[in-house]
Amino acid sequence: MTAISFEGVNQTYMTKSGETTALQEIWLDIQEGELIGLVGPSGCGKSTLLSLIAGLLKPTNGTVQLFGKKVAGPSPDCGYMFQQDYLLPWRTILDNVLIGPEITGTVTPALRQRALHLLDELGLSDTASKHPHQLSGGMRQRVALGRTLLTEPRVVLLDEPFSALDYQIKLQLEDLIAETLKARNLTGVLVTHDLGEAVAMCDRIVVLSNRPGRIKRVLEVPHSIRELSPLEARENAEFHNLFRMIWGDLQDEY
Ligand SMILES: Nc1ncnc2c1ncn2[C@@H]1O[C@H](COP(=O)(O)OP(=O)(O)OP(=O)(O)O)[C@@H](O)[C@H]1O
Repeated sequence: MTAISFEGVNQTYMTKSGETTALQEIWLDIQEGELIGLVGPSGCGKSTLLSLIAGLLKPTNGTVQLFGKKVAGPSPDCGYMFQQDYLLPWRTILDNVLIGPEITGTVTPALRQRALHLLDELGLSDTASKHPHQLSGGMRQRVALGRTLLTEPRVVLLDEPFSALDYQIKLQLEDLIAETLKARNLTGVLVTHDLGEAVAMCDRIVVLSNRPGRIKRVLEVPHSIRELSPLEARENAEFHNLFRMIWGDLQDEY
């Protein structure tokens, strides 16, 4: 099933100082259960694409569909993870995971149970009553993942969620997130400046041109890479070929 589709999408921002066309003629179908990497030069519209999927922006032209329905605003089908974890320092880890349903007024005992189960699954079972400052950056991002998954989105939008982490932690978290999305058959869209991360984690990679962002190339990541852990993938010859191909595409854009 097609999870996300872009049909002839253009996005132009109107500001006091003039117009900026961020995206032009985007046509793209993303299948349910796929993890897609979006790479491209700074300012080419990667975050804009995520905002269009999340319904935070309405396209200037064209349509964005989520599971066959036109996106008309924010939807519970979409979860977001950012570079910053946005955990609230005065709340416990469990209460941070429960923040979404608490805002909408629906924290049930079953949801609390599910939050505890998620913390367990993410290797955080002994952190429920702790506070964010007591956790490392990687642990905090795992809490953010738990908070995102609690509301059972079908699509998870990942806006550079690893860029503030140490290299080793980053690789572990890449693995955990890719595995977690696959195990639940969730659709993921990852924005990253780290080409290695995109190749190691994703099923397909969309390379965008310089602004206004157009799709320059869509690359399929071979199964042989996807079956490896992010660390093993980085030692694989096909990984390096793909990396070089994307690198070459992007060099033309700078
Ligand atoms: N709300 C806005 N109003 C006006 N212009 C905007 C707005 N949001 C983004 N832009 C412009 O649109 C273009 C695309 O921005 P976007 O943040 O989507 O790019 P990006 O590829 O995610 O960039 P980066 O890799 O640097 O994070 C940029 O030129 C940016 O300045």
